[in-house]
Amino acid sequence: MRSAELDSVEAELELVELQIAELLQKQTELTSRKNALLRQVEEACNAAKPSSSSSVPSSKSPGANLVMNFPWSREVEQHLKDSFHLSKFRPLQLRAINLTMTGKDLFLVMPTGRGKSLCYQLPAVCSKGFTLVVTPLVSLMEDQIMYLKSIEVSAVMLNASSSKDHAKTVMAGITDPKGPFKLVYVTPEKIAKSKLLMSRLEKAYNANLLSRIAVDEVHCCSQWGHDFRPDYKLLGILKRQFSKVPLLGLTATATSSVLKDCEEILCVPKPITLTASFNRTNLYYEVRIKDSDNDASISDIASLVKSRYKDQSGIVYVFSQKDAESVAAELQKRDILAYPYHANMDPDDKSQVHRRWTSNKIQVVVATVAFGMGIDKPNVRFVIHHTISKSIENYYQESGRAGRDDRPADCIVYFGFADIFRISTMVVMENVGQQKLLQMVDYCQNVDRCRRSLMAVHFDEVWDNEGCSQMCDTCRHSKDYTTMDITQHAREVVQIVELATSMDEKLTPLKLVEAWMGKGPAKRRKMIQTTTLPRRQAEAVVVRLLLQGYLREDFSFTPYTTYFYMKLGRKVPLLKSQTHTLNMKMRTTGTGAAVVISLTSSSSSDVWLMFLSSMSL
Ligand SMILES: Nc1ncnc2c1ncn2[C@H]1C[C@H](O)[C@@H](COP(=O)(O)OP(=O)(O)OP(=O)(O)O)O1
Ligand SMILES: [Mg+2]
Ligand SMILES: [Zn+2]
Repeated sequence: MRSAELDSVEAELELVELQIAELLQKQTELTSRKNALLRQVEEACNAAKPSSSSSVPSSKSPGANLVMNFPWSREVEQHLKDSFHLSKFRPLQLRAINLTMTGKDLFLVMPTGRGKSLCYQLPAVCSKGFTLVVTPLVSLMEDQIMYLKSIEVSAVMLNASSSKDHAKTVMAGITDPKGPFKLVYVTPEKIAKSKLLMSRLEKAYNANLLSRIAVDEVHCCSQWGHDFRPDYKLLGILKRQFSKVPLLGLTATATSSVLKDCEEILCVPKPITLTASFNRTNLYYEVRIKDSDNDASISDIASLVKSRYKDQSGIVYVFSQKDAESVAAELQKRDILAYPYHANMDPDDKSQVHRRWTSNKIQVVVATVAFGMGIDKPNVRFVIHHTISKSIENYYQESGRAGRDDRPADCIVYFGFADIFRISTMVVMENVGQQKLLQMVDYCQNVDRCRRSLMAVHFDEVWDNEGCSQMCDTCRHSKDYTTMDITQHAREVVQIVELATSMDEKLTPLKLVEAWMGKGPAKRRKMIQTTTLPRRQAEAVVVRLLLQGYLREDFSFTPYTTYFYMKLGRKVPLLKSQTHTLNMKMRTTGTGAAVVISLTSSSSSDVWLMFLSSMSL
């Protein structure tokens, strides 16, 4: 009874999934049409405008005609050119600046490297008094202060390592009516812990010297964000004490629920939220397969660095500190100026690597994710992931360090079967860590849809194929894919897992693939159907089954390590039906290819029949 019901629910689920796929397709088509129509409307508007307004910078989205006739507009434009040496605004910058200058509370969500800082630095220069900037990291502050000094904007910082004398100068300066500083950078703990600072700010507020509050990396307020900082929780005091001062929260990664949380924590009811598109059109996204039995990825990376990226700057992200050291050493052996960077290095060595890379004395930094926040090198031409990231959000962030100068740059990820499980054991304790990892795996394996569209879902956006313009390997090589029926392969894999379960044997993913390829004990080999699929493809099938719920992961913990085993997934009963088919699109040529050599599998049909009959109800 139960089994019959389960079958029918599974079938219904399958149907729903198909409908979702169809709706997604429809959504993509409609978005395409909408964008085309919007472009036409915008062109019509531009054509109708008198020529005198042609100097007005235009925004991408229509209806967002930028207003340049505020009392501050002339000054803003002048400082953009003369102080910041920039020729024009990027999308949303001017709107954000105008809104905060009008005194509105504002949350600005903009992809990493798009220029959020300008949205408070420029208003700071054009306002009386100073802007208070809350920043989570001292290194971020140092970079900004160095930059502002270089363009002759007066800025200071206060943090735990500030000397007494320096702190005294800052405290005196913020209440000085002559306004010696345009920007005052502080860490959140200073706000939370320094009574003196709060009382000085109070004084500045009463004297109308506190013109604006900027909270950078605002997602750090929320426990649901990926980078929660406990001291950010206490920042609500700013708006409670200085209610008339406009607050500007900035972040590159925040979902609407995280923003809602930030609103409450910071005590800013109903701020205006501006969200820039996350689509980085100048980045080319590519996935390359990393073999488990013969890791040629390092040679591949080295040859890319020496040919395609000759004399160009880049980052290679790796999984662990050990990998950072070893991959850097391997690249050095191949005459590449590559240096490691990870959290366990001496701080001086770290900043030396960072500095030398920024000034192009080092070509490649081989880094763990510790090389992250605050990296603002414009001409990074490639970001290569030697190992997949733990989520699409992380991948977007990390790869997004490429091409900040708006020129073309490449983001390549090496997708290895074994890596999935290395990361899986690491994220097992994280809230939805597993789910996020599988989404990343899906990004790597799914060639049904544009890589951009797979990423867009995570930012509540839809990017159509047009938004990609063949800037991902899936779109660029769409002709190189073939659809393969993997139903029979799925049955073989499931049979092996069933057998193992019945024998109380635990199968790691690697053992599963090896068993399927006939590499296990002879006794087992006799009882299962082995495959002649090449390893790459066998692994691809197993991953697909995991992603689609025919297999699932199971963990076992010891005090020292976590083991990852394969179990049967909820969809296994579907495979009993002879009409049920499972297809998979695979690339058949090129670097990402899972080359199809043979689709037939060696079979010992008796065992297979026995297996099927044992499954029948
Ligand atoms: N209008 C512009 N034109 C050209 N370059 C610009 C413009 N605005 C900003 N930039 C440059 C300055 C910086 O070198 C780079 C990144 O700006 P920045 O403000 O640090 O990014 P961000 O704060 O959005 O990124 P992150 O999320 O990484 O902190 O962009
Ligand atoms: Mg920033
Ligand atoms: Zn694409």
